[in-house]
Amino acid sequence: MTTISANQTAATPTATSTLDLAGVSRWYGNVVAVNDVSMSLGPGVTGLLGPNGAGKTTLLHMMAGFLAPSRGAVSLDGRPTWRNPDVYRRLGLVSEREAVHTFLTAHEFVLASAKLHRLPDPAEAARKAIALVEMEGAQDRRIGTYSKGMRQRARVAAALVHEPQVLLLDEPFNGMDPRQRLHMMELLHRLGDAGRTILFSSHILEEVEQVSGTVQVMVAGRLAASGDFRTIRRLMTNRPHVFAVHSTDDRALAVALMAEASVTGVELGRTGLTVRAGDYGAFTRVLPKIALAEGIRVRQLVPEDESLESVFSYLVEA
Ligand SMILES: Nc1ncnc2c1ncn2[C@@H]1O[C@H](COP(=O)(O)OP(=O)(O)OP(=O)(O)O)[C@@H](O)[C@H]1O
Repeated sequence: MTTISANQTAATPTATSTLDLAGVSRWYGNVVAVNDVSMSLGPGVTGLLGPNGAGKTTLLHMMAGFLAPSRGAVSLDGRPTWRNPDVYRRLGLVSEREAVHTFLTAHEFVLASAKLHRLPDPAEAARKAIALVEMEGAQDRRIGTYSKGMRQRARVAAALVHEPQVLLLDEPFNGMDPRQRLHMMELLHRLGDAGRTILFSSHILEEVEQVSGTVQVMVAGRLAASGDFRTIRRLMTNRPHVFAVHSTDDRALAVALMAEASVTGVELGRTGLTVRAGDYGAFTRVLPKIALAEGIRVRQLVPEDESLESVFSYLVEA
C-alpha cells in the first residue's frame, strides 16, 4: 500500500464526527470484497476512488451499519456502526441505486424520510433539508418529472433530513451532465465546509479531483493509496508507461531509443516496437527528435494499457 498522508483537514465545525475503520474485511462466500482496510475519516469531503468491483459499495454499507464486517471494526466516534441504532441518527447514506417513488413530490419524499426518523417536527426538518439542496422551487413537482441531477438532490435532502454529521454517497455523479455535476459538487463542498464528514465514491478520477481534498483509492478490495489528490495524481502519471511504436525502420529506432534516458526498455516485435518509458511527457517530446535525427518516420505511437484498472493496479503494486 502507498500511504502518503492522512490529510483530514476540516472547516471549523461545532460538532464533528469521525468514522474509523480498523482492519476491516468483508467476504461473500469465496469472494473477498473488502480486504483489511483501515482508514479514518474526519470533517470535509473525501473521495473513495476505485474501478468497478473494487469494493466501494461494500465498504460504504459497512460504514453505514447496513452490513457486518467479516473481520475488523467500523466505528463512528468510537462506537461500532453495526447493530447500533444510534448511528442511524447521526449518519445518512445515499445509495447507488435510484429507488425513488416517482409519483411523490420531493417535498412528500423528504417529509416521509423525516417521519421515518421520528423527528419532532418533520415538516420543519423537510423544509430545511430541501432548502439545503436548493430545491424549494421544484419541491411540489413529482419526482418523475425531474432531471437526474434534481432527483439526486432530492435523495440527498432525504438523507440529510435528520441533520446527520456524516453523509455517505455511492456514485452520486453517475449519469449526470456537467452542469448537474457542478451543482452537486458545490453542494458537497458546502456540506463539507460546514463541518460534516462527507464520503462519496466514484470510479472517475476527474470527479474526485474536482470535489475532494482527500482521496482514498481502492483496488480489488484493498486500500491502494490515500492522500491529497495532487499526490495521487502525481503517483499515477509518474508510473512507467508502455507505448506501441511503429516506424519506417523499427530496428534503427530501437537502437537509438535505448540510448535515451527516459526509455527503460525496448522490445522489437513483428508488428513494431514496445517501448517502456519512465516519463510520459519526456518520451513523447524526445521521440520525434530522435526519429528526425535518424531519418526515420514514425508511423504510429499508441500508449498501451492506459485503462483505469491498470493505473489503479500500478498503485497497488507501488
Ligand atoms: N451480495 C454479494 N454477493 C456476492 N458477491 C458480492 C456481493 N456484493 C458484492 N459482491 C462482490 O464483491 C466485490 C465488490 O463489490 P462492490 O459492489 O462492493 O464493489 P464496487 O467498487 O462498489 O463496484 P461497483 O461500482 O461495480 O458496484 C465484487 O467482486 C462483487 O461482485
